Amino acid sequence: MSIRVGIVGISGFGGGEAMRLIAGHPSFELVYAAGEGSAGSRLVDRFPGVPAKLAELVIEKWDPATLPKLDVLFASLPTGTSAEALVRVPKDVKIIDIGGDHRYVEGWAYGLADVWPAQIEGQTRVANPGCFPAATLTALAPLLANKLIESENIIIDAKTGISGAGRGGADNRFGYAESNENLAPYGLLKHTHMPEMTKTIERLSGGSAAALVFTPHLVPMTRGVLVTIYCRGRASTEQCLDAARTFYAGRAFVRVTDKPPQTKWATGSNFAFVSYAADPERNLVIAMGVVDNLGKGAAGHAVQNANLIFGIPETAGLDGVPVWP
Ligand SMILES: NC(=O)C1=CN([C@@H]2O[C@H](COP(=O)(O)OP(=O)(O)OC[C@H]3O[C@@H](n4cnc5c(N)ncnc54)[C@H](OP(=O)(O)O)[C@@H]3O)[C@@H](O)[C@H]2O)C=CC1
Ligand SMILES: CC(=O)N[C@@H](CCC(=O)OP(=O)(O)O)C(=O)O
Repeated sequence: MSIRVGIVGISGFGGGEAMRLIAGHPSFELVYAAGEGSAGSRLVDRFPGVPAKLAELVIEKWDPATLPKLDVLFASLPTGTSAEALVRVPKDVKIIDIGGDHRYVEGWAYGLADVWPAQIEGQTRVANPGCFPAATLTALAPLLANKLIESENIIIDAKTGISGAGRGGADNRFGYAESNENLAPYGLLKHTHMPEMTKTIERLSGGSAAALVFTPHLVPMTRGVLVTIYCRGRASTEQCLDAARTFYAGRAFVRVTDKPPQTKWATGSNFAFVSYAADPERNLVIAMGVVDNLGKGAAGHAVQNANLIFGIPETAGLDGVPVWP
């Protein structure tokens, strides 16, 4: 089966990673690439290592009115810029929105693929989770589903690589001189990922997550997200690990580890690594989650969601071993 695929935002970090994964996918054929400033260039001009079969594909100016025949479109546009245009994509073209415009929006499934794959199968509009929610919710889901922690009083301390901010435009503030040897918290109290995390924690637990605290930090590495999540609960470490092993039994992309996970374990892959440390005496559960922000945090998760939509093996195009070191 050949599934005709398009990517808008292909010159960006998320779109470029989607291109890399789709180029190696056994059932996907990339037939359309679009953007804004990059329009007119060939893929080989932007990505010198692109496979020969894709080298001459020319990036078109993004316009939903001029799409060729497509089965699925991956949209990797800056959050805030895709909602209006994606409405104009024909209904028979399935869409995975890697950006943040359609999370918990009516008519769109929230694509938390490892946690609720059955809710994504057969959908036509899927909103990919943000990179921090992908790591956080994957780590918390087994604890919430088994009532091992309270949904209230969850504190998420997160670290992200610089590529999480995208290549950016003219006002890019993430250059080498500003980011190297630097650590910076940002988005305090009101980060854009708060609503989707709050809603999903409430959906998984049935309780309130109104008091959620989330503080991301920018660290000088290229890829990777680590979340360290402090929760209230009387479970032991073994109970948490067992709950996660059972919850993710048979699932391809979540690895439950005894050791605290590290960002490098996930680089270049669609894996999420989760682990736990808990002290029932102190009513304390620490959950940890690691993803590659461009893998499970964006393009890997998007391809997994597309596989679920089309009913092909969930691991198709995603079975590469992470890059190490
Ligand atoms: N980076 C990450 O780790 C993650 C990113 N995301 C989300 O994915 C989306 C893309 O992010 P990212 O790849 O990092 O961003 P980049 O800044 O790297 O890329 C943005 C892309 O959008 C294109 N673009 C911008 N404006 C327009 C426009 N008006 N019309 C058509 N194309 C346009 C750019 O094309 P051109 O160069 O041609 O102008 C570029 O290809 C965002 O919503 C982001 O929040 C989600 C999870 C993780
Ligand atoms: C370092 C950095 O800036 N990271 C981004 C997360 C990228 C992401 O997941 O973005 P969307 O939710 O917009 O898709 C941020 O904190 O907003």
